[in-house]
Amino acid sequence: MQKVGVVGGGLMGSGIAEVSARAGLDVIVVESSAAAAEAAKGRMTKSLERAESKGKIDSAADVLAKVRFETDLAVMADRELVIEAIIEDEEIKTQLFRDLDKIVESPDAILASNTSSIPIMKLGVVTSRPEKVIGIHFFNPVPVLKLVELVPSIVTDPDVTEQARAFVEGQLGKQAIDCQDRAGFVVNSLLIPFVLSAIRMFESGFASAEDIDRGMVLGAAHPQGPLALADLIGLDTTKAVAESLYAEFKEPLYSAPPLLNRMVDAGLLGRKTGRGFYTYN
Ligand SMILES: CCCCCCCC(=O)CC(=O)SCCNC(=O)CCNC(=O)[C@H](O)C(C)(C)COP(=O)(O)OP(=O)(O)OC[C@H]1O[C@@H](n2cnc3c(N)ncnc32)[C@H](O)[C@@H]1OP(=O)(O)O
Ligand SMILES: NC(=O)C1=CN([C@@H]2O[C@H](COP(=O)(O)OP(=O)(O)OC[C@H]3O[C@@H](n4cnc5c(N)ncnc54)[C@H](O)[C@@H]3O)[C@@H](O)[C@H]2O)C=CC1
Repeated sequence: MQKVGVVGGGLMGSGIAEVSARAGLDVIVVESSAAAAEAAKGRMTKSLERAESKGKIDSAADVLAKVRFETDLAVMADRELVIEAIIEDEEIKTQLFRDLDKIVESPDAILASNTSSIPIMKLGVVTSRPEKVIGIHFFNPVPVLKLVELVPSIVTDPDVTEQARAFVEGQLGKQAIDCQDRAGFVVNSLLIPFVLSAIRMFESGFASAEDIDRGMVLGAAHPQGPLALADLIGLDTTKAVAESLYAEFKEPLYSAPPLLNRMVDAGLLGRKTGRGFYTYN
């Protein structure tokens, strides 16, 4: 894989583009507006400068030079692999897959999604090439976390899964696990009930946010507590993922608590808006 496209340059898309460029690949990021493209470039620049200051890369500028930031999806025409990383909304993602199917020229190209929870078959079925569609699910922060979940749908060509594995393990240096195509895959199926339980605990007044998080950091050796983690991920994304899992399994543990819904209504989305369970500068 040499020519990679990333659609959506938010928290995850900018990270996926960064690790791809750090692996020496030619990367194009497509965002929905010029301002969003500029923000994506800013996020990647900040992250690369941090990596440079820690001696993890020689030159942030050299890596950045491998990435183009665009707003017209038509630039994806020559890509060998396109990874979709737009918001977690089934309707918006399916429209994007319809568009990518028309734009990406090579019949051998892979159309991948970084979705946290939407079944891959729902994205593949709107294209004329569902055998080329696969979930390649990265973890946040992408430059730090090693895991990638590979999620072929029931009609994905096994060769596509192996090409995706070679990309994430051979080229990006990540470690893959194989998941079946069920909402939430492996990690989020386990993480969502945990984080939602922490929100319910806080909502009921049982313990403070700080004590819930300190409990899991000091008592269970988690790198951060569940409420700080929800703030890192984004409460809008947390809610959307919970809703996909609930829609698939009708399991009460996956149902979004009212406090999470109200915080999303209020625009308290966590780190990205400056306030969630905690306040950020
Ligand atoms: C809520 C449930 C719903 C889920 C729904 C959607 C989610 C998904 O689909 C899938 C997911 O991603 S699930 C979330 C997975 N992520 C986690 O669990 C993160 C857990 N937290 C951490 O690893 C550390 O607190 C963390 C790395 C964040 C920060 O670590 P520290 O507190 O130790 O802080 P630092 O000392 O500043 O950082 C440690 C090293 O990491 C580097 N770093 C941190 N943030 C970074 C970032 N954003 N980009 C690049 N590098 C970063 C930092 O430079 C440092 O590196 P070293 O100095 O070399 O160790
Ligand atoms: N936040 C997290 O921790 C993780 C999120 N994910 C998944 O990655 C995807 C993206 O999530 P985030 O990066 O957190 O969201 P985000 O909200 O930070 O970024 C989404 C980006 O997509 C852009 N966008 C929306 N529609 C677009 C379109 N039609 N064309 C081009 N760009 C468009 C937005 O402008 C925004 O910059 C979601 O599917 C999410 O479930 C996966 C792993 C972890």
